[in-house]
Amino acid sequence: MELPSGIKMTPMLEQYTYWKDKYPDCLLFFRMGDFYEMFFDDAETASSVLDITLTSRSKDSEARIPMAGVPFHSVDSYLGRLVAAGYRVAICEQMTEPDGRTLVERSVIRIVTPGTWMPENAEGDGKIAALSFAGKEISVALLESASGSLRAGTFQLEGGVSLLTAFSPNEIILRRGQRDEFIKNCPLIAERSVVERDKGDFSPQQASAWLCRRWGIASLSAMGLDDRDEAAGAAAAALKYLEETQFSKASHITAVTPILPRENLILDQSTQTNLELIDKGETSLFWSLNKCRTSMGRRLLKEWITSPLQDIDAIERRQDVVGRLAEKRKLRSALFELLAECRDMGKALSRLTLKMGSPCDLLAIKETLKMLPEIISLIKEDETLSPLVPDCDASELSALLFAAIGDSAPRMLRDGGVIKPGFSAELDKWRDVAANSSSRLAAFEEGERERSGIKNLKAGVNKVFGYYIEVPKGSLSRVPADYIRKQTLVGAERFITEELKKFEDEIFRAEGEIQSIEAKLYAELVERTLDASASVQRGANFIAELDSFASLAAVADERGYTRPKIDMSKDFVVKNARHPVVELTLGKNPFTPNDFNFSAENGRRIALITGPNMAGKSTYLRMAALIAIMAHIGSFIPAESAKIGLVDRVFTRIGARDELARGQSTFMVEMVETANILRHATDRSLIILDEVGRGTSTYDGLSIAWAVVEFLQGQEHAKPRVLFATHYHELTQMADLLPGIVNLSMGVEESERGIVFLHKIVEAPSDRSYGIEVARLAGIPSAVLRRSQELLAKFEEEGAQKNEEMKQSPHSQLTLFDVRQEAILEELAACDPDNMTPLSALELVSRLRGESRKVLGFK
Ligand SMILES: Nc1ncnc2c1ncn2[C@@H]1O[C@H](COP(=O)(O)OP(=O)(O)OP(=O)(O)O)[C@@H](O)[C@H]1O
Repeated sequence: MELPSGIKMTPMLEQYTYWKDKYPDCLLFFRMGDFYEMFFDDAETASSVLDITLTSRSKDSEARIPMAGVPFHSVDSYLGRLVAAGYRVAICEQMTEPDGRTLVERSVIRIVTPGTWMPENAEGDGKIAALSFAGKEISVALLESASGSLRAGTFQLEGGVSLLTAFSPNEIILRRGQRDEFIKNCPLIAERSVVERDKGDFSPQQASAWLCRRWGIASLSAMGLDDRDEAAGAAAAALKYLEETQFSKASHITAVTPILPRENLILDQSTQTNLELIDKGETSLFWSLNKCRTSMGRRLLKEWITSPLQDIDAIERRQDVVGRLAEKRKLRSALFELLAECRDMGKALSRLTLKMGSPCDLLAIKETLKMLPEIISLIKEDETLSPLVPDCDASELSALLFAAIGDSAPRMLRDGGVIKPGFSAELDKWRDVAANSSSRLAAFEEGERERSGIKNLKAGVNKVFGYYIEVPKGSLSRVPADYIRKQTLVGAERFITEELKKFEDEIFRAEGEIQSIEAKLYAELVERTLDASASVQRGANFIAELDSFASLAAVADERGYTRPKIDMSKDFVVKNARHPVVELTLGKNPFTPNDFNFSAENGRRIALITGPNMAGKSTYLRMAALIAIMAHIGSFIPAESAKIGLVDRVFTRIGARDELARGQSTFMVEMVETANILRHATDRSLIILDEVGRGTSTYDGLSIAWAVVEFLQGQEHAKPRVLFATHYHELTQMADLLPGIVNLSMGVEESERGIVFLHKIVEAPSDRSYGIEVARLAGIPSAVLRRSQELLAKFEEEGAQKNEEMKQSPHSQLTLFDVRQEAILEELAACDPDNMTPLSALELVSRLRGESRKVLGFK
């Protein structure tokens, strides 16, 4: 960097600019004694983001160098705020002890970034995603440092993006040149911190070779991933980034687990936000299901919620465990007690591996390992729970840490007291020397008083001058001959003797020895812990899993949930379902349960739900989606009974809060979301549509809504289950026109004082919209209400006529024709003749010909 004019280069500034030049995109935290100092622009940035004082350093130069500093012992809270604001920070440490003569050596030892930030006691799990786009595919790697998990896979764009959004990375590693694609396809995470890496870093061949070397395997296929899969490139890019920023080997990440395209139920971006799956605050599904006692459990439960399963066996295995823990109350509460004593062992291990650990992390591992055998013995006799126990014998490490680490180990090694008394005889010896210093000094003082006869003689110690004997001016004549003058004060003189000097050397040496022995033992303990990291990691994962299971079980038991039957049918039959979140927020008022009833027997799979605002339509719709998701997590559900045919995706078109903030029109967002659903829904999808077509003029909206329902009803190979809430009463006629559609409405009771919402679903269309009654409830002046009544009568008359016309129109044929035709045109438009072999071109032409003949009805 260029120094501003007028500023003289000093050796220290030279050192500063050297490191700043190496990390120009980071704020440089330059360690100076007990502070991290920032200079120039960095100081100004830090001062405004952290609200700390901006001072200046201007000893020998007239020019002032802006400067701001933070104390090193509380650096974490400042780092957390900078990282949250999207900054990257390079930590430049002192590598040699200051001796007052030569310049202290300094070096950057790690870079703190949003995706690698893992504070000890706060939120921050170090989540990095690496991705690369290739045509209509996306390869994704998801790295969660705190749990040591690295997963990767290649997907169709939509599925990959949904997975990525669900993971919610703190930092994204992108292939250089793909930023536009990223912004276009991943709007919900587009504002996260992004780092670009060269194409070569994503090359699957090089990446696989690199990963195989580090894990000592011949091919990634040993882990289920193809060496040529672009996902291997993404996995290596993520891991390399972690190591490159932390300047250490991430040896706690021992494998890459492939994410199979059909492994998880897909929750597209808007669904994740619309349904408030894991949002902060007291309205999310996570909030309602979370009774975890550990951070590890909470982390895993969030992962389960955002990536529900697709494999019935796996779902049933989870249900078995939840069921067992739900019925065994005593065991569960004993388990909860033990879990409450566990600390975040996964994160502690990860911090130690990445050299950002502290004695507190060893303490966390020690305390958690201590609980592990008790937890295992609690469940190992139970045949349903015992298969959860992994091979994680860390008893040797546990015993070692138990013997070595004190129960109140400090955050900083240099604060001392990390190692327990009794662990090292040498350390104990020096501690004794240091500890006895005050009693020995007192004894020495007494002896000197007697020897000299000076009653008011004092022996003491001072940080700068060391040990001394202080004699008041009036007694100086009696000072023994062997006293050596050290310092003169106003009313006294200070002396030292040979004996006191020896004592002083011994004490100072003791302090030095204590520090260096503790540092050596600490380093050894860290090494031993890392040697056992595979077991520790397995133990951490086991605790996380058990905690999540116990949480789901507690919720199931306490709130009377039942075990849903998941099968390969396309049913969605739920009796007396309750909304898992609204139920909790209603307080004393009971939630009115409702049924869902789509089955092969009754042939229904599309429900049109009408009824006034506030009647409970949205709650009913969201409840269906949440129950489906819960069922696929392996959780029990708030209902009397349920039979749910496997769901591959949950689509929702509900609110548009986020997008509104980003400046898109409500109607546009509505249409984009609807288009996505129409294009991607399959036979196994569950679709929740809350008001489609509302954001435009009535007849436009009605026509779109009508056509959407027709389309969802009429597709040959995609017959999803659909819940469609609407204000368009005209749509209710569709149940008579097309099979599979049923009209439902929210019950309302009219009384003299107005309407009462019953919140009960009825199998009939709502007779009218009650909009004016709701407006009355809201306090709209009666003159306006009267006028609305008049207008309503008039509009209804005109509307009835138009409906007749609509019924007559030849709908489904035309819709299907249009859609297929469009698909053919789209495929044709997307092909790239310049890069096609003659054979594949011929194949395309022949296929498209076949398709077009089908659409046109040729034989
Ligand atoms: N089944 C139920 N039992 C008890 N209370 C309910 C039930 N369903 C909904 N409610 C209550 O009614 C309120 C309104 O419900 P909801 O938002 O679902 O209505 P809506 O018909 O979708 O309204 P709008 O069309 O204005 O969005 C909820 O906040 C909840 O407090």
